[in-house]
Amino acid sequence: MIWNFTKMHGVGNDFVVLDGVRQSIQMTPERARAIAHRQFGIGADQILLVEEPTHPEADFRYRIFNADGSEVEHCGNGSRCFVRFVHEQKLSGRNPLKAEIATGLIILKEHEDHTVSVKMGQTRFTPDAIAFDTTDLASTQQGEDTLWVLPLPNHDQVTLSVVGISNPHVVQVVEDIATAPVLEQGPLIESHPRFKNRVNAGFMQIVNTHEIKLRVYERGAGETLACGTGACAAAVAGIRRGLLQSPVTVHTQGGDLIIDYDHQEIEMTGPATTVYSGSIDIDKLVASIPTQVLNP
Ligand SMILES: N[C@H](CCC[C@H](N)C(=O)O)C(=O)O
Repeated sequence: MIWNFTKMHGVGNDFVVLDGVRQSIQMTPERARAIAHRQFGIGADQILLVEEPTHPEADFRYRIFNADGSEVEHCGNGSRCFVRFVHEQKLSGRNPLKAEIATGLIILKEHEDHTVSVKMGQTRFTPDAIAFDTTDLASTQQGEDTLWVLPLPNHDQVTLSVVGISNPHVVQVVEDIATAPVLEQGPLIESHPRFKNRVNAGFMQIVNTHEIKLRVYERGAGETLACGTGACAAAVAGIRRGLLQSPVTVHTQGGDLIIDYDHQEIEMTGPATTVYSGSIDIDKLVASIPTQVLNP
């Protein structure tokens, strides 16, 4: 079966975007892994699928699959690419657009310069919001934020803010982003048994009250050049800790995002870039990849 796709990125967080409105796209975890594979496939951090909505107020449904095949609740950088894709492919001229994600609606507006602002939907800060088992864990208060002290299997101990932006995030403050133990601690946090649905692990350096540097070890994708929901989580965690004030410029390895937070709702603004379009025979692609690679 031939699938037309468009390769896009949001500050270096890269995606394969599929039109599931005018094409019949039956996505599976195995197919998502095949498409996302950097050597055997097209290569992407996530796969974004645009579908007809099921929510009466939504213009489209927006589904997200990580490179490991897991379907997840939200993708901030992807949402900006989603709205640019919908407009470029003339699926709709509506602006702003309402997109249905796993936990509700998000509102997206594309600007003249093709940057996009996204009202990110619900944000929660309690451990149950991210399926985090904090039984017997030490905690401490900083500003209005509760920080959880999590021992790691490598005997490090990390102090984490909890932020649920539909998808689950924990954020820690580091002195120097360049030497932050992202690749050492990231996997241990992402798959820690206390996170029942795994978690995205953010590492932020405070530059000043309106700027941070951020790296994120993403659930289901590893370290990416940028993470939109991770940028929102870090900015809001810093504001709640009393370390930051809105708006916050988040410097990621792939570029900058602007996060506005009024203690009610988060609005993220940043670019969305179309790289190329192509087509792929999905059945041939899956068949071409050794089983031990596709299903490790
Ligand atoms: N890895 C994330 C999904 C992608 C989020 C990220 N790419 C963004 O821009 O928000 C998760 O499993 O929750």
